[in-house]
Amino acid sequence: MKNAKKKPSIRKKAPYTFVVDVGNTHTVLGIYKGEKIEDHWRLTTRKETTSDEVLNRVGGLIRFSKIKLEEISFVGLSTVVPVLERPWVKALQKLLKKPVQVVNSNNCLDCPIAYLNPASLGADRLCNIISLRDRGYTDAIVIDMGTATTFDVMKDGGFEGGLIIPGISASMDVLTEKAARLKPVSIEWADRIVANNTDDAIRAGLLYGFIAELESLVQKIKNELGKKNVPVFATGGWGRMVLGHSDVIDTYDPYLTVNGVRLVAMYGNKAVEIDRDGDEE
Ligand SMILES: Nc1ncnc2c1ncn2[C@@H]1O[C@H](COP(=O)(O)OP(=O)(O)OP(=O)(O)O)[C@@H](O)[C@H]1O
Ligand SMILES: CC(C)(CO)[C@@H](O)C(=O)NCCC(=O)O
Ligand SMILES: [K+]
Repeated sequence: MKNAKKKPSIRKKAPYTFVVDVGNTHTVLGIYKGEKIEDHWRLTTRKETTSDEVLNRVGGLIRFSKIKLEEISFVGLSTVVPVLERPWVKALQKLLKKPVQVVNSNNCLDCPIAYLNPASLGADRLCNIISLRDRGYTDAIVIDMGTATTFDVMKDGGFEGGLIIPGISASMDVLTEKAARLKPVSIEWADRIVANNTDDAIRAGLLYGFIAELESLVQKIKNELGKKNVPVFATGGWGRMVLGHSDVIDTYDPYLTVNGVRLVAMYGNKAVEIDRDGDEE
């Protein structure tokens, strides 16, 4: 009961953090108050853009939030599109007037990375593991379903390795581009595995095929780790869709990646500063 009185004042003082997760298809923006996400937006990732264009898009969105720019204390960025790092850092600096913490293998809250070349690991995958480290996990599997589907494996508190497979819509794109008689269809669950029409055959193949692959890979990962009880997390937009269709997923957390960006924004120590008068990209 003692705590119940204390909590509101702590919450009131919780700092605001602005986070950006640039994916190959979508860019997610979020504002956290302390550890709680208060607002979030999804933009289409534009691979050719300038810092002024980024500033314009983000500035327009934030105006709809009740949070004032001056209230934001920390700023974090994760990008898996290297050319977009500079325009985003520049725009965020200009807008929020704060140094920007960019997630990478040198700014990851000392998360161990077992990759042969740690710098080649995607920042989004690193964020997923950073999030779970903060929650006290040492061993876990994350399945992140976006443009690509990644299996991010955590072992002894660090990023151990994993797999990358084409994302659900990327698989559909390739199939329908290569086969003259196959046209893209909406991605939804077919009623049965043995489909009696082309559209459902594509749907069944894509989604039941994905579940079969997912379940088999999770089992093989657990075997390779030599551990039976490894918690399995799912994130990414497609995660919600597969959630009810496989019991190997223990937890779906759509904010796993952005929460990792928040942690680096708040506790990272290698802010990137770009000269404001530098060349326009
Ligand atoms: N909240 C949601 N509810 C339902 N479907 C969603 C939701 N968010 C995303 N999706 C769907 O899931 C897809 C994948 O989303 P996600 O943001 O994880 O990956 P992406 O944007 O395709 O890839 P990347 O993160 O690599 O840019 C989206 O393209 C969208 O069709
Ligand atoms: C695999 C993606 C595209 C998923 O967003 C991204 O994490 C990435 O570009 N990674 C770099 C390669 C790697 O993680 O091994
Ligand atoms: K993503």
